[in-house]
Amino acid sequence: MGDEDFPVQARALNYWFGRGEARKQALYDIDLRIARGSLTVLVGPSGSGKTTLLTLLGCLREVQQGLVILLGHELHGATPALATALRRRLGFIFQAHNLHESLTAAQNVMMGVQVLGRVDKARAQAAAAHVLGLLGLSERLDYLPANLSGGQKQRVAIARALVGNPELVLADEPTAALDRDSGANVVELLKRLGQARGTTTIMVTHDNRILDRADRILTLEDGRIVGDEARGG
Ligand SMILES: Nc1ncnc2c1ncn2[C@@H]1O[C@H](COP(=O)(O)OP(=O)(O)OP(=O)(O)O)[C@@H](O)[C@H]1O
Repeated sequence: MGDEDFPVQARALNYWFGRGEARKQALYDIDLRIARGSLTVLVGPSGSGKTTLLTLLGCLREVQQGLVILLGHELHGATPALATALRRRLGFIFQAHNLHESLTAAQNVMMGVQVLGRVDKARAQAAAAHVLGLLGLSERLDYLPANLSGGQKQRVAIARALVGNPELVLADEPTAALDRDSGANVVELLKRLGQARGTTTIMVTHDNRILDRADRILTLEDGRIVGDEARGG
């Protein structure tokens, strides 16, 4: 099986914060291969390195030592142009949802495809309306973020991450602000995208609704992978 079967691979990955005496190792000898189309969950105590790992895999911080192969490309020493091109093939869902307050829900989501420069406005609009509909927000397309609840804003952020049809979705506690039904709906959507389009998801979460539906659960402790459990999903 080649790189296309494993959109994310890490080998002997180490990572440190700080320099000199303040230098502190956050990740130790991470070895990973994530299968295409799967939903992988990262769990572990606060400070165990989950977010650091997620951001390294997503090309949001520089690899210092070891290998990360993202969508077939080695990240160590990647040029800024390659890093940007790779990030455009990913969908990020982080907790600070950073919606533009002056744009409606639909316009915020359209930004998710328009930054890619691949589609015209009408198609971006249609795509945004479609994904917002899948997330139960058909009635809220023209609302400004200020008039949406926390959970609705989070779903807009999720729609923005998904609208560009990313090959890999990286998410940090994406369902924390969602009620039970919305959280379950988001997970089912990600599972469906995995099956239909081979979209791969790696997510930090402690949400049991998601753990029950995960294909794989990786447990981090003190910067090391201490558990790797395959699930039925
Ligand atoms: N910018 C930073 N500068 C210095 N140390 C950092 C920085 N970011 C994280 N760390 C340290 O690296 C380690 C891993 O942090 P990380 O945020 O990846 O853990 P986490 O498992 O995601 O935690 P949480 O569940 O609280 O988000 C921790 O010891 C943390 O204090």
